[in-house]
Amino acid sequence: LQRNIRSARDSGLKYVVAPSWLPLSLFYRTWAIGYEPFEKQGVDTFIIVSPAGNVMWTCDPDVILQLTARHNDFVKPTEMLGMLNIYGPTITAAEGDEHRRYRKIAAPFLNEDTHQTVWTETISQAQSMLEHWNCNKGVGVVPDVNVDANRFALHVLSKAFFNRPMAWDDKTVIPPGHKLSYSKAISTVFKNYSTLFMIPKPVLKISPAQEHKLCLEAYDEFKIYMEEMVADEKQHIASTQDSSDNDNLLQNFVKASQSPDTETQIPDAAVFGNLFIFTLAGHETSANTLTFALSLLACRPDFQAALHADINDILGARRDTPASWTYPQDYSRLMDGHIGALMNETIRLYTVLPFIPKTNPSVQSLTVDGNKHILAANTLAIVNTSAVHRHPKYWLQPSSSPTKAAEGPPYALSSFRPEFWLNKQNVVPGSFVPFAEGFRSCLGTRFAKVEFCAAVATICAEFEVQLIGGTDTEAIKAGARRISQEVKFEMGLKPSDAIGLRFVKRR
Ligand code: HEM
Repeated sequence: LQRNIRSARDSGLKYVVAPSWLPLSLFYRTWAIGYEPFEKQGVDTFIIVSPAGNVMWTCDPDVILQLTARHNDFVKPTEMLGMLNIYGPTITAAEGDEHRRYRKIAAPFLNEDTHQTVWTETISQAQSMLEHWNCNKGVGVVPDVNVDANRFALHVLSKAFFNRPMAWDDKTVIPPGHKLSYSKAISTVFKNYSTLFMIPKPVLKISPAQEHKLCLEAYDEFKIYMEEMVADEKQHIASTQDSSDNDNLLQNFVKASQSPDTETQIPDAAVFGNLFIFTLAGHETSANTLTFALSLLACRPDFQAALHADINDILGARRDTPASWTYPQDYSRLMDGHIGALMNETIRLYTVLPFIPKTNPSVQSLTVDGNKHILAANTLAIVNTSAVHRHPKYWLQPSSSPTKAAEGPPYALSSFRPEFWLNKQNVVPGSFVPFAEGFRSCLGTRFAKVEFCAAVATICAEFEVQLIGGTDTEAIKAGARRISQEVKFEMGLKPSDAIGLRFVKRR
């Protein structure tokens, strides 16, 4: 502890000693407390010292840009992320050459052809989801929107990544050699990934709990399905002998596993590991963002009415025929309007990743408020996205709306200002980093935006989103309270309880 205190003091940055200073050490509270800890300290960058090591927290846009731009100086703390490698090595838990190799393999897949596929598949899946909600009868009541948003996002990914469509009325027969259908295996794995990360397989094997048995069975089954997909893809590549196409993510990783160049070749395990992690990275993030966005819309009928009018203007007579909307013609126009404003404001307030950890293997200098500071090697340097996204210097503070008292901190609804994004105001670089920045930024940014845009347009072109309790002030106060209080962090930010919504046919 004394040594760590000394190195914190030598940095010249403000420091506090844990455990006397706990709030930020409780990672699951990061979102709820937002900027508060920095306000208390009176600085935007400071160190928490503990006997186990020092943690530098920052919500200073300038420092954030230094941490994200200097990717050789500030790297991922890979030893903390190894638990993600349940099927094999992953891009998320890799660094250096290994990480560069995975990124180079995946990047060509995230091209405009893929975004076109995402657009079409999203519209079709959103329509099926509305049918699943019985919306064709005029009103669909959905007790837990997040469950279905997760299913929806998984379906879109399965098509885009593996060219394997998934249906809402899954009637697939279990194929020979399997104990579960593909959709049951994949959905069970992604519903229970926390269990798979935390509990060692041998323990799951002997556990008497039924859910652990199913979890392990799904884990094994999804691996077999991936092995079959990889084997099919190898055959496909051998038969077409076309090395130029980047049809899907699966194909890119399989091709890399067959590369004759040992410098670029990856092991089969890295194919499985990466297919898994891409599905994880791209599925809950999108599902939770969509859930929060729909909930915010239900709580702000005035903004929703403006969004409906915008969709009417942009799509005109084509509003009722989503199949006629096209990615080149409609995506940018919709995203430049209320749908883009809704997405930006949702991911500003609901930071899917409330903190982004980095570390410096060697001593580094950082410029903070114009002064140079020396950071001891192996400091955990954490970007606090929830704090910088609500920093009073860069963002409007919660309005004194009629729902504020009912909401309680962090006042998500009173802070919701989507209009900001419509006015094309300048955003200070580094103050809005929902997809991170730099070399380790989100590879699926455009993918996520296309999916969000097509999903919200499909739902809102035809339906009004309401809270199950209705649209009166008391119902909205109750809804507003839930979206401020019933939010948890578990690998990502998500609702901690079911959010019920209803979808009423627009007049
Ligand atoms: C609203 C949706 C999404 C948000 C807010 C989001 C946010 C992020 C953030 C903040 C990171 C950096 C994490 C870190 O450095 O610790 C990240 C990384 C990543 N994201 Fe996303 N993401 C979203 C959707 C997606 C989608 C749809 C995909 C896949 C198509 C995807 C694939 C990835 C991958 C592969 C990485 C790791 C990149 C690397 O380490 O080089 N994400 N994402």
